[in-house]
Amino acid sequence: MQGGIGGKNIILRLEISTEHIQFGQLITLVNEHGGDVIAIDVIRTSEKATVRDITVTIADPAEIDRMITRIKKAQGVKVLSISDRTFLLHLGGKIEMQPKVPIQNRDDLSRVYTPDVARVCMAIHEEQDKAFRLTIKRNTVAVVSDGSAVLGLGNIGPYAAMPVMEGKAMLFKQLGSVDAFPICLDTQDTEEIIKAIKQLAPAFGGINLEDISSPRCFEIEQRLRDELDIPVFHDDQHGTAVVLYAGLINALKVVGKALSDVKIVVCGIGAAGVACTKILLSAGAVNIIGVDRNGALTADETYEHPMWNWYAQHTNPERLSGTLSEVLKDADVFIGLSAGGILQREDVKRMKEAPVLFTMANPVPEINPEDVEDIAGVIATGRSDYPNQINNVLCFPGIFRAALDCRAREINEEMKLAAAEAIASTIRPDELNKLYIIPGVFNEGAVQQVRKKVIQAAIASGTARRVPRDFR
Ligand SMILES: NC(=O)C1=CN([C@@H]2O[C@H](COP(=O)(O)OP(=O)(O)OC[C@H]3O[C@@H](n4cnc5c(N)ncnc54)[C@H](O)[C@@H]3O)[C@@H](O)[C@H]2O)C=CC1
Ligand SMILES: CC(=O)C(=O)O
Ligand SMILES: [Mg+2]
Repeated sequence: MQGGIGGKNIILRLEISTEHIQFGQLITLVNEHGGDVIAIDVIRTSEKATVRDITVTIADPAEIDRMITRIKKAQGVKVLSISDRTFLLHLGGKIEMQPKVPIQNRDDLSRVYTPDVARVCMAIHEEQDKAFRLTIKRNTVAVVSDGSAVLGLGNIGPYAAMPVMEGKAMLFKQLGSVDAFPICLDTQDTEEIIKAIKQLAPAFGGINLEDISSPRCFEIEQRLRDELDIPVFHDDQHGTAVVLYAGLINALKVVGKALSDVKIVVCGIGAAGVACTKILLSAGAVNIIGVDRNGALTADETYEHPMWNWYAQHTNPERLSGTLSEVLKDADVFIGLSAGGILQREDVKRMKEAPVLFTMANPVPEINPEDVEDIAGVIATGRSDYPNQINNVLCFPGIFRAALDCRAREINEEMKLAAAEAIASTIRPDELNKLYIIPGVFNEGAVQQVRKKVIQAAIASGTARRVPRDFR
């Protein structure tokens, strides 16, 4: 994957010789490639040439390179720079640190810093729990990645992972008022990652693990959960699982089926596939069959991957074997967390009537929704350009808001189920339909509802160390 021009909006800085070409000719050229000029800024002008920034929006990104090639060849035009709006938005990073109070005089200085700060330090030294009251720990989460499984891009390393982690930090703040720090570690060694996160933990009230590949993600998360007293949550596992379950609650209502009765095929038994299966089992699903590259996982086989042995023993009650296509026969639900384009229309036709298809591979879903919309009961994808987007951003701001507010020791199963039910319940029965099973990302009610239900679950399950004022 190249870091070149990939967006739909680009800004071209052009030096245009007034003698050789008219501006209208350039606009025509842009239009010929399906582009529209949406802004023109004059940067400088002289008798012979004008330098302008031309913002172009283009429907088919594949046309961008062809258009630029023609502009470069046009007589009297020099392309000085090409940028896209996405890259411009990333210049210098997307977040910054802001003090809460200004330091205006010596008195302020001595209170925020030495000598007075020493009294605060000693108060925490005497009672460590005071770190939650007297430092940023109370409202701060570390978003930690090793860059090993970034979105669907694979192992692109810690530097390239940073834009995603910065984006997550923005979403934490905007949607959940949680201060989040992006941290990308320059190691992919399990023990080193665990050690580094434990060493960072004093500053944070929670750890959001992000884009760490399976199977290492399972051990890293479990060890940190055991060894730290703050919530540790692998978002790609549990955030995805919470939102998937929320979507499935509503999808099954649309098709009039019960979770305990349906046959569910999960394709892609990695980080997300395992976590989605676990939440569905906790919620009462009985007949789940996992499929990976070599077909269905069954207790009749032994696997190298310890998680797959666990998986095979806790799913597939009829011990089905065979390919995805074979085990899909008479299935009610398909959950894809694998790779783009691997599901065929013929496979969907073998499923029961009104099949529910959650084709969540990013950026290309397991099947193109247009190919099966006439035969599917409900379709959801991971993308924002189709209805029913299943994305963990619907979960992590609210679930961490809740965990911080009640100072939860962990984010447990009860809290995850409560989050899923809260997300599902933000869609009223009269709103629910096959194209609207899950709230949109900017639905403010969803975050508040998640916070409320997750705090209740944390208190009821005994993991809350504080009852927030609005719950007293
Ligand atoms: N919509 C969302 O919010 C999310 C979507 N995803 C998507 O789910 C997919 C998996 O993500 P992770 O679980 O993090 O990755 P992972 O690498 O841990 O797991 C992927 C699994 O899919 C299997 N797989 C690959 N090709 C397959 C095929 N042709 N047939 C059957 N199995 C196949 C792999 O062997 C692996 O076990 C990615 O495309 C990712 O973008 C992941 C997390 C959240
Ligand atoms: C959504 C997300 O966290 C991912 O694709 O990795
Ligand atoms: Mg992720």
